[in-house]
Amino acid sequence: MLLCQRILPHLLSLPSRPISQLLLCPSRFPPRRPFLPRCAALSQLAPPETVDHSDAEEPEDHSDAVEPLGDVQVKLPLDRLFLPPGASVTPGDEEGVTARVLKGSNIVLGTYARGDAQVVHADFVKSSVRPDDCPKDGRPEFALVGRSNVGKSSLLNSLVRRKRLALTSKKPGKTQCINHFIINDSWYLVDLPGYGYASAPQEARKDWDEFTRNYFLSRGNLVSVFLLIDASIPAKKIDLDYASWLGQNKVPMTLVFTKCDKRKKKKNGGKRPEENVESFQSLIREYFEAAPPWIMTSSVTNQGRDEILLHMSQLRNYWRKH
Ligand SMILES: Nc1nc2c(ncn2[C@@H]2O[C@H](COP(=O)(O)OP(=O)(O)OP(=O)(O)O)[C@@H](O)[C@H]2O)c(=O)[nH]1
Ligand SMILES: [Mg+2]
Repeated sequence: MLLCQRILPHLLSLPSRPISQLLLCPSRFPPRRPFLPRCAALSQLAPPETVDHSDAEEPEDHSDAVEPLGDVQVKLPLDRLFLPPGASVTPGDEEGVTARVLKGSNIVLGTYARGDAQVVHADFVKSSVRPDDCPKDGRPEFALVGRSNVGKSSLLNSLVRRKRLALTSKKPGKTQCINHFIINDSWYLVDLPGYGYASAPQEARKDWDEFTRNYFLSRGNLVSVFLLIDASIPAKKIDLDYASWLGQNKVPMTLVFTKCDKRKKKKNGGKRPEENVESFQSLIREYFEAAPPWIMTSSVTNQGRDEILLHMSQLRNYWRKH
């Protein structure tokens, strides 16, 4: 499938000025919105977990976790929701659409989400330093990209319910190649090197940047890029630029907000993750014709894991049919 035929966003009206200039604008954080109960469709679609590996996660006890995020669903106006490909809103059914929004996201669950969402098998396939070296079997794939240390490899491990399938580190710059992982023998998750790692040698930085961007532009079976943004800190210019670059190049993108378990104390001046998420979106909103899909996650509490897998399932199944 050619890149230009890829599903998804009706993306972008091209920025009329660099997106990062928006950082200079005052914050437009809107008033808090009423909450809806969590989406019922989710539990119906998620089949039981069957992964059995030596590094499988222990069941986690989060009973002492602070204020769990994501047990509530923020009600968003229709024009801020992401309607998956193949879905539409029937006049008069706005309530029905809102009820199908995945928890902690703006993503509506459509008819292409199937019972194939959960990960049953996951294996490392290969590391490539050039797009040409990547697997050539044409299976659909999703790539995880974001600043160094944002939590790409951790998210991958969370999605596949393994502790060390992808290597993680406290030090940025751990992942340095295009790493393919095969899921359920039918699709790929791709872990990419991070951008914005200031301590990397200049040449290495240029190489990673170039080969990941070439990969986005040349990979016909790339269903969507998942751009990870750290929700525990305010928006960064480099992330806004990256989102803008993907949009301008018509590369389908989902924004994944990471580290949503990290709660800064208001009295210390820190913003809550949901406030950082909202600010980031208000900064990019006017540059997109349609709202890009976004979702809040944590690899510590596994917030957003099932929801991302459902989102991937509906994108993948639509991609396969078109
Ligand atoms: N609190 C919290 N920490 C996280 C989360 N995700 C990742 N981390 C931590 O952030 C650090 C970096 O995680 P990685 O998954 O290695 O990040 P990466 O984006 O793959 O980094 P590079 O490969 O260097 O680009 C590790 O110390 C993780 O434990 C999260 O959701 N919450
Ligand atoms: Mg990594």
